[in-house]
Amino acid sequence: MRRTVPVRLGDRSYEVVVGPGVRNSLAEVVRRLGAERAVVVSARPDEWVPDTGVETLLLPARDGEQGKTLATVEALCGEFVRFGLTRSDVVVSCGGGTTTDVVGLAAALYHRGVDVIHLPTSLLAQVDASVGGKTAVNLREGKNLVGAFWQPRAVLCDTDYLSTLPAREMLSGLGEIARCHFIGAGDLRGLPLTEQIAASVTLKAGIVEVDERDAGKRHLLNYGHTLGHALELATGFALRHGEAVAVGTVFAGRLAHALGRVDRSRADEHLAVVRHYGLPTALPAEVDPELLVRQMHRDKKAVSGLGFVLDGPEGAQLVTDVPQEVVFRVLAGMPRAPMDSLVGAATPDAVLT
Ligand SMILES: NC(=O)c1ccc[n+]([C@@H]2O[C@H](COP(=O)([O-])OP(=O)(O)OC[C@H]3O[C@@H](n4cnc5c(N)ncnc54)[C@H](O)[C@@H]3O)[C@@H](O)[C@H]2O)c1
Ligand SMILES: [Zn+2]
Repeated sequence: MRRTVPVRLGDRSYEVVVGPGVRNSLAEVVRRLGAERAVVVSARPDEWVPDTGVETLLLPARDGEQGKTLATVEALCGEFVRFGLTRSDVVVSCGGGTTTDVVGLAAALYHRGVDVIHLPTSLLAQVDASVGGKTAVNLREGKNLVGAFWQPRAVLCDTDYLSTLPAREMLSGLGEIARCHFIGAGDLRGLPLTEQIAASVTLKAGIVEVDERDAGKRHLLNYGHTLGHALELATGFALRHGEAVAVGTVFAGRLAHALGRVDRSRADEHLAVVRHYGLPTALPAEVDPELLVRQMHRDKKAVSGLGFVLDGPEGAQLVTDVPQEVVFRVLAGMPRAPMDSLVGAATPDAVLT
């Protein structure tokens, strides 16, 4: 089964192809672009890298936040020069979201922009990081502080890559899929994984098409993320991003109910969806709510007061100025569990098909 999702951005439109073995379309995509050479930056073993059909430099890479730096961008661009890569050639990334982000930024900057094709290999990169054209690297001062908008020319989400993905990384990607339930994707539970990925990408594509530069509607993608980001920081990243977003999604349902935006059953649906995916639903017992609220005040959605994307009568919306007392009350009402029992215990109902 293969699904093709268009991202419609005028002359920068492209397709995201999802399914087993789709990486083998790479040569065809490169041919259509008219590139004569390619640099493939890959964090996966060489045998996972498909043929490009043109003269190719294969550069090994490692996933991880440590390598998402301007130094890596500079090193990559140096390799591009020495290989003789021109603006009419192509760069290919093959790896997790950290690799698609850093390679995407190198492609955006090299010769003021060279075509890039992403082959995302983690579930999170397939449903989120590789689609939509945001690229970035980290500074010592914080994550994703330097970047560019640079749309890929194609994204090939080969689900065969996921066969080697560690279970926690799988869960992390499922966390991003779970939150799609509440921002317009509908109920994806029970669908084959390819369909769930394609539906999540379709949702993101639709949002990016109307708000490519993150000036409004793209906020919706941050569903569950205000608390999610705070939890990642408060646990020293012991929770993977999507796991933290999952707890943030349960919280968002409860907060929306506390603010009278949704009824009890809709709040409970948040718990049911997150639980279905085998994701954590409780706050880590070790985490201090005061610290979480402090972190959330730093979140960029907080203009004044606390900002959350919340469900409501007209669907999900950014809600600013949520009173701190309500946030504390809802946090206090959240179930709590020791960190160790939160992660790695449950098995998703939704595992690979
Ligand atoms: N640009 C965007 O719009 C956007 C959106 C969401 C996230 N991101 C970024 O994406 C990054 C997170 O992505 P991620 O979760 O993929 O992180 P990651 O790249 O660190 O990969 C997670 C882990 O999975 C491993 N891995 C990946 N694919 C594998 C495979 N097929 N087999 C075995 N192991 C594999 C990696 O080596 C790594 O250990 C963050 O840096 C985040 O900022 C960007
Ligand atoms: Zn996310």
